[in-house]
Amino acid sequence: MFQPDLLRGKRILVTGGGTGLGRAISHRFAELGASLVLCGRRGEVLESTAAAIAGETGVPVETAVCDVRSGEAVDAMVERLWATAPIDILINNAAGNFLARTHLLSHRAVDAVLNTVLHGTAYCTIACGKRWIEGGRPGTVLSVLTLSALQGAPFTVPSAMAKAGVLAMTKSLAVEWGRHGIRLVAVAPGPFPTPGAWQQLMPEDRQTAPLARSIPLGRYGEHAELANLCTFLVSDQAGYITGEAVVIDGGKRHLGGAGPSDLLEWTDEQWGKLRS
Ligand SMILES: CCCCCCCCC/C=C/C(=O)SCCNC(=O)CCNC(=O)[C@H](O)C(C)(C)COP(=O)(O)OP(=O)(O)OC[C@H]1O[C@@H](n2cnc3c(N)ncnc32)[C@H](O)[C@@H]1OP(=O)(O)O
Ligand SMILES: NC(=O)C1=CN([C@@H]2O[C@H](COP(=O)(O)OP(=O)(O)OC[C@H]3O[C@@H](n4cnc5c(N)ncnc54)[C@H](OP(=O)(O)O)[C@@H]3O)[C@@H](O)[C@H]2O)C=CC1
Repeated sequence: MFQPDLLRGKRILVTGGGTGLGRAISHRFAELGASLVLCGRRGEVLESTAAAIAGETGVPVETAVCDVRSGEAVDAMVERLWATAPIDILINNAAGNFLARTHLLSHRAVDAVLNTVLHGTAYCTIACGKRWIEGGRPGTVLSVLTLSALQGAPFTVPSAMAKAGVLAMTKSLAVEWGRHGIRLVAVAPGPFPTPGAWQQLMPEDRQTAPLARSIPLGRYGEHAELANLCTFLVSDQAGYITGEAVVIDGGKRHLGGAGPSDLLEWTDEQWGKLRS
């Protein structure tokens, strides 16, 4: 579906690129010729993913151990990477999240999520943006949001707050940095099963509800579907798109206004009875 060399010559930094959706997106970028840097806190996870992607695609994959909650660590990582070659595209994908009743959260629990998602994203974006602007280079930032950035989400409130903040950053910097040739885009995925998200957010009790009740298309997203959307958005083919968040959720967002979702499971007989 894409030209095989669509991303050739692009050097892409993917935070949280060692696992889950970050890994799937990275793999797709590598298939299309990009060179990659995968960042995360666990070196062994990054190394194993980097070796797998490099082995399968033949492109170079570097790793950078970095906790994005530390602005100093982010600056040092980006400085080190730039010393070899500039980054062209930043993917803000690293995140932390868990299900909890908000009135019982400790300060540290709130910070664990906000510092990763909101502050970490800001640190990475500013570290790259500063170098693009000072060096007179164009650049692209894609941030991975969630649906909750648009419509909120009870029981994952720090994540919803942080992702909404990242959406505000995307819109704001699209204006402030547009004249420097820097684009900022975002994706807002619905549920895409990954071990990380399912461990944090999908305890067994939640896995019994029929999918058709919560997702109009009746299924979860496939990693390749998200990876292809991200590929288009960061490619030069999307060069006139900035400040936008694209929802990819099987229609889940629109259930909010659709009334009680049990109606989705009504039979023809039930509807007939009502009509008569
Ligand atoms: C259709 C259906 C749709 C289904 C779902 C669809 C999915 C949609 C959206 C998905 C969004 C995602 O982001 S999915 C991404 C999921 N992946 C991750 O979360 C991976 C990274 N996560 C982590 O590293 C951890 O979970 C996280 C807690 C965030 C950070 O770890 P740290 O080691 O830094 O921190 P810790 O020391 O363990 O904890 C810090 C504080 O947080 C508290 N804390 C930790 N877990 C807690 C919990 N569960 N409840 C309360 N409090 C908690 C601790 O007690 C500490 O507070 P004190 O006790 O006061 O010290
Ligand atoms: N799966 C889903 O259904 C959905 C996911 N999303 C978003 O997709 C993205 C990926 O999630 P997913 O793949 O499911 O989950 P994962 O848990 O697999 O991904 C989270 C990644 O972030 C890294 N990370 C976490 N904290 C830090 C930190 N402080 N510094 C650096 N790296 C960090 C983790 O690596 P390490 O632990 O080694 O640091 C891990 O690789 C997230 O932004 C999430 O919010 C959005 C909507 C739906």
